Amino acid sequence: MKTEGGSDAAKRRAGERAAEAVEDGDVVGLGTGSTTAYAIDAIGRAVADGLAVRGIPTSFQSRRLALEVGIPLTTLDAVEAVDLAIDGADQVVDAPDARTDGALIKGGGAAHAREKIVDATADRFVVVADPSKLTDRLERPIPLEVLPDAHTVVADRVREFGGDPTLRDASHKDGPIVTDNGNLVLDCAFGSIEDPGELATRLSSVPGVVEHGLFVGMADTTYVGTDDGVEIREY
Ligand SMILES: O=C[C@H](O)[C@H](O)[C@H](O)COP(=O)(O)O
Repeated sequence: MKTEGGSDAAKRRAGERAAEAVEDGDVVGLGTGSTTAYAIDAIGRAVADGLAVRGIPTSFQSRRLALEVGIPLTTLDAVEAVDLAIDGADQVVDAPDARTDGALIKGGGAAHAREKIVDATADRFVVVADPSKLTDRLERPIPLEVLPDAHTVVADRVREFGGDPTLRDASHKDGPIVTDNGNLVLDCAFGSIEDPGELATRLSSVPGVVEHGLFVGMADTTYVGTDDGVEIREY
């Protein structure tokens, strides 16, 4: 399940603007998805021009892209710190007066478990988005990466919480998608979410949930690519 909408030009502007924040010597978390791919491309061009960085990919796909564009790679256990993480989102709360401002739903590409580890570790977490991702309240289904043996019991718990879980199917394989970590994904509709932090805590408490796609209080900045520029949100 991927987010519909959002022009490629807007995604490109957001991704390229975020890549400009990368400094010589940085360790950079490389998120997953079509918007972050523009940032990875731009970092690759900067590396070709002499920028010294090391990237930590958050998925098979971002690793593959980073290798293609020539970004030297490392791992979390080989570095002392991650300076910056650049990552996309499926929804971003854009409500400056609300305490939920900057809360995210991620995992449309089923990469949110590794993404959350890297994004949470980074000194600075920059989100790249186009205007189609902005919302007053989070309302898309929340992806839950679950251990395969636990998918029915986790689904039962999600229903107890008022959610409607759907096992995510693969598009070019019979049966469910399998994550980079060998797990399954339940997309859990909760309607319009009033308190993402409270729901995040509940979902994290369910045995069998490896990680959920609510990223609350994590983002430092969002670059929103538009048709003619980039808007910046700081949190
Ligand atoms: O699992 C995937 C990630 O969370 C992506 O960052 C998210 O789905 C946004 O991807 P895109 O930039 O392609 O809309």
